[in-house]
Amino acid sequence: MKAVVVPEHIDGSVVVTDVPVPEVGYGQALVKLEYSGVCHTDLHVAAGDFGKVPGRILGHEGIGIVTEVGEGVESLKPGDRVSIAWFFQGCGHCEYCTSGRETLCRTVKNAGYTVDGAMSEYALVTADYAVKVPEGLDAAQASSITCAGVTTYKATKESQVRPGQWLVAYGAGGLGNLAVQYAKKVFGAKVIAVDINDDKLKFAAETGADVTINGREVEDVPAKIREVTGGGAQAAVVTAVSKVAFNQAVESVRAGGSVVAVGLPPEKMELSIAKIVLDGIRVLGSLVGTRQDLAEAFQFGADGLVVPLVQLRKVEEAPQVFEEMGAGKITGRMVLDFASIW
Ligand SMILES: NC(=O)c1ccc[n+]([C@@H]2O[C@H](COP(=O)([O-])OP(=O)(O)OC[C@H]3O[C@@H](n4cnc5c(N)ncnc54)[C@H](O)[C@@H]3O)[C@@H](O)[C@H]2O)c1
Ligand SMILES: CCCCCCO
Ligand SMILES: [Zn+2]
Ligand SMILES: [Zn+2]
Repeated sequence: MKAVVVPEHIDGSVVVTDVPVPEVGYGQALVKLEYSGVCHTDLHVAAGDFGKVPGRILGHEGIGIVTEVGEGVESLKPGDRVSIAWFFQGCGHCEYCTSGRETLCRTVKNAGYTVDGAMSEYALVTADYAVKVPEGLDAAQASSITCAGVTTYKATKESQVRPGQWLVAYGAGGLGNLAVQYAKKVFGAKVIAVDINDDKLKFAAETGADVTINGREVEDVPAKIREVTGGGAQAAVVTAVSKVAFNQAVESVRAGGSVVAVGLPPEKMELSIAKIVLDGIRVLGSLVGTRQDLAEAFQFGADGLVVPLVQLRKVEEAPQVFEEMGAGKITGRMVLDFASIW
């Protein structure tokens, strides 16, 4: 079967190659992929940013149809449409798995990183952890929600922004464009989108941003945000792959505000301790979403509240798509079209 794989020589590139179809084991199901989105995390994995995984099949925004279930499977049957997500499996019994924070499980399995992922014609899932796609949700759009959507939905929830308050989305890329939509259409916030690419800001304005700011054109972004919001935003969600955005976010929120870190630039944040203490700023990290978060994020898509912008690309174009994303040339989400191989 065709798959997008991290080559033996780790340099950020990927290869499309033939690999064996995996065998179903106990508690597993075999999924025939329809669509698999390209997340910037896939670029990080291919570059070895989190550790080298040569030979790994990438992808954690997979959507496909169950073709076979293994022994012990009760939650899935052939014909079900399911997702293959970063949160692939938890242990089910640790302090995190038993308190609604399963993505933090210390023995977690992650699709496209610690286990083979969804950029392949067939992939395995752990049946109890595969979230089904609801009726009425377009499969290609569900792909983008499987990571970009659930992550920004969860981060906006964690920000504790309330209807009518201001939320700044730093980064309007694959994740950021959905952060804008969840903040505006699900949480009722007023939304400022900050990016360094006008095409992405244009899309953000078309999908809910009340204000857009190009970080390359405005000298003092936090000052501009404090002016627009009358003292600072109540929340910021940072998906930008740039430490500059994280530092700006802390200076952009008002006293009592929150900054939710999502993006994964390799650098460290430079934070004013005085600002955080004297203004009581909450700075927190947020990692994807639980199975319940994903089910909720899917439903907002099925209800037509949040509409991911996806562009289908041929599987063999994967190396080019990775290069385009690395160069910041992608607006919305590129989704590899495995259904076209069927
Ligand atoms: N925490 C999580 O659970 C989680 C989940 C998914 C992705 N991520 C991470 O989030 C990041 C974004 O992923 P993506 O798929 O949206 O990537 P993307 O490349 O589609 O978007 C990144 C955006 O950041 C923008 N940007 C760069 N510098 C900026 C700056 N100084 N100010 C404002 N915007 C700036 C780029 O123009 C681009 O639009 C990646 O690091 C990815 O690994 C984290
Ligand atoms: C360690 C990387 C976390 C990324 C989540 C899915 O994109
Ligand atoms: Zn991702
Ligand atoms: Zn656990």
